[in-house]
This record gives sequence, structure tokens and C-alpha cells, in this order.
Amino acid sequence: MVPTADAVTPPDRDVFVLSRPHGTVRGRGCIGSFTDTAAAAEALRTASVHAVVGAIPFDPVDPAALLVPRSLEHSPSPLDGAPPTSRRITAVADHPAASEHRERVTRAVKHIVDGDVDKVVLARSMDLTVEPAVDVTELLGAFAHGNAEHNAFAVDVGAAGGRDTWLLGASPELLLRKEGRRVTCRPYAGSAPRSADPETDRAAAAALASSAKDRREHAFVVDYLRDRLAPLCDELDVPSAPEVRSTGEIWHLATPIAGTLRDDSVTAFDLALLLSPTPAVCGTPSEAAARLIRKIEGPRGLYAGALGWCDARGDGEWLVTIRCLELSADHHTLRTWAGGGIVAESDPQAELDETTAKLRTVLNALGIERA
Ligand SMILES: C=C(O[C@H]1C=CC=C(C(=O)O)[C@@H]1O)C(=O)O
Repeated sequence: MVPTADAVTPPDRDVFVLSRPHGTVRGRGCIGSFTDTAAAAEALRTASVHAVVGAIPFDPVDPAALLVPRSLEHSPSPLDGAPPTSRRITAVADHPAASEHRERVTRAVKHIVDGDVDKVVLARSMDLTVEPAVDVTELLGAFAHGNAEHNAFAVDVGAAGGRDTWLLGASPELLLRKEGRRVTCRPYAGSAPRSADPETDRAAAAALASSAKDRREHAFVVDYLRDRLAPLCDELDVPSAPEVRSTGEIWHLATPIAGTLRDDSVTAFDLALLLSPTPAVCGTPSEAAARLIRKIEGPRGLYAGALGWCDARGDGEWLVTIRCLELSADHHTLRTWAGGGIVAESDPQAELDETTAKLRTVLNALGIERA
């Protein structure tokens, strides 16, 4: 652990906030940090730190942003939040351009048809400059306000270095929650944009529920989680069919998974490292899909990794890092991402549209009406 001086991060400042339907967790102050996930896991296991909060990257070779908070506080309610402040974009850059994203989907489908992978998740990002500047607490509240579950998070990824840079978002996807021996996951994969017209919206949900393409895309994630969790669990309940859930912007297929761990000494953080990245953000088989993503997209950094907390008992909760942005120290410039699972039946334009709908989560929270 690299110790952090109080002068760099004042003891009472929130460096981590996670709002979930069942409550809010805050990490206050920062007494140390880790960029190496193995060192953080060892420190938790040997009780040389009382808690770890923060984010792990998509690719394990990239640095993590893990903090040791001075205190970890739980409250039983999620954040209510408030509507966003209205903002406008003063500069925008797409990575890649829309036409290139469609071409990448076509290339990915060819890799699938050729048998290199069964599924790969391709993402695109947008660099924005916005006016007025972002206030972190206000944006966190806007994320919480924007979805019925009040999911929202803010991680002070620059806390250890005294830089005011943040990872903020509203991921709906539970990688894992661990309480004692009980472990739960709720993977999301398979999507349909929502509509302002109630009838069209209901039809989109019904079509998603019966879409063979989306059910296959989803099954890769469920099978992966079952394979990784089964050896660790006495009991593991994996429903045979997904349910349909919604965020403010998208319908998703989701599966609630619950298990009982055989060995309680496995921490929530160990499980996050074991499970992340799932095929909801990477693909199947994992290593081949990760290689393809690295080749096609380049490094993702913290996007599509996991964020959360783990305490001294080994309990904790980690989300998949999606529907998020990284805010620069000037609080005007930021990067946001959206990805989608590509399978053999994927259509390039539909995949592009899906990422556009997913980007809306961040744009709505920023109070940007037209991109
Ligand atoms: C990769 C993302 O979403 C994942 C989670 C839910 C649905 C997904 C899909 O339908 O492709 C993705 O697997 C993202 O939002 O950037």
C-alpha cells in the first residue's frame, strides 16, 4: 500500500460513494492506495488494511485505482438524487467514428463465423467538453435520480495523487455481492433501446424477451458465471431463463444468481478478480475475446472493469463498470463509453444504435438534451 498524506485527501472527504437500491456505502478520507490488484487482495486477506474501495481495470495489466478509506460508512437508503443541471457540449470527439464502429462489428462477426471467438463485446467512446463545469456531488445525484433503482457511483480515482479526477456512473449490473457465505450476481446482457411511447416501449421489451439472438448473447455470461462460481459453492441457484429489466434508457435481459460459498475466507474482492471481466463486457472464450478487443479498440482503462468495496470481513459489493464517465481534473472534459455484445447474428447498424442508446445514460445525467 502506498500511504496518502491527510493534506492530499482530507479525512472527512468522500473518495467513494456507491448508491444501490438497498443502501449507500461511503469511503471517507484516503489513507493509502494500490494500483496492483494482487497486493490489495493480499492486504485484505492478511487484515493489513480494514477495507478497500475503488475500481479495477478491464485488462489486468493496466493499473487499478484502489483506495484504503479512513472509514467505510453504510446507510440503509439509496441516494434520492435530483434532476441534472442543464449543460451543453462545447467539443466532442468520437472514438471511433460511427462508420468505423459499424465496420468493426462486421469484422467481429467475421471472426465469429471463422471460429476465432463465439462472442465479443465492442465498445466506442466519446470525449466531451461540457459547460458549465461538473460538480461531482451534483452529477452523482443526477445519476441516482435517473434510474428507478437509484444506482449511482463516484470514485475519486485521483485521490492518491491529489488529482481531482473521478469515475462516475450508474451501472445497473451487479458483478457480485457477498455477505458472509452468501454470494449473489445479476449479469446483464441483451438489450433493446426504450421508447417514450408506452406501447412501443412494451413491444420492445416483449421482443427482447423472445429474441433468440439476445438470449444466446446472455447465456454466454450466465454459463461463464456458473463455471467460475460452481467450484466455490455448496449450492448455486441459476434460473434457466433470464428476466427483463430496465434502466431509464434500455431494456436488458438479466439473471439473478445466488450461491452459498464453501469457504468464507474468500473475499468479495477475490471474487471480483475471479469474475471480472465477464462476457457481458469481454466475450467468449475470454482470452481470445480480450485479445481481439485489445487489437480492435486498444486499451480500455477502467471502463468495463469493476468498481466497489470490500471490508475486513471480506463482505462487499462490486458492479461492472459501464454507463460511466471519467472526469478530468478541469471538470469540463470527460470520456464516456458504451459497448455491446456481438454474436454471429449481430447487425452493424443495430449495434451502433444500441451503443447510442446506452450513451444516453451519461448524457442525461449531464443534462445534455441533444448530443
Ligand atoms: C457493455 C455494456 O453493456 C453490457 C451490459 C448490458 C448489456 C449489454 C449488451 O446487450 O450488449 C452489454 O453486455 C455497456 O453498457 O457498455
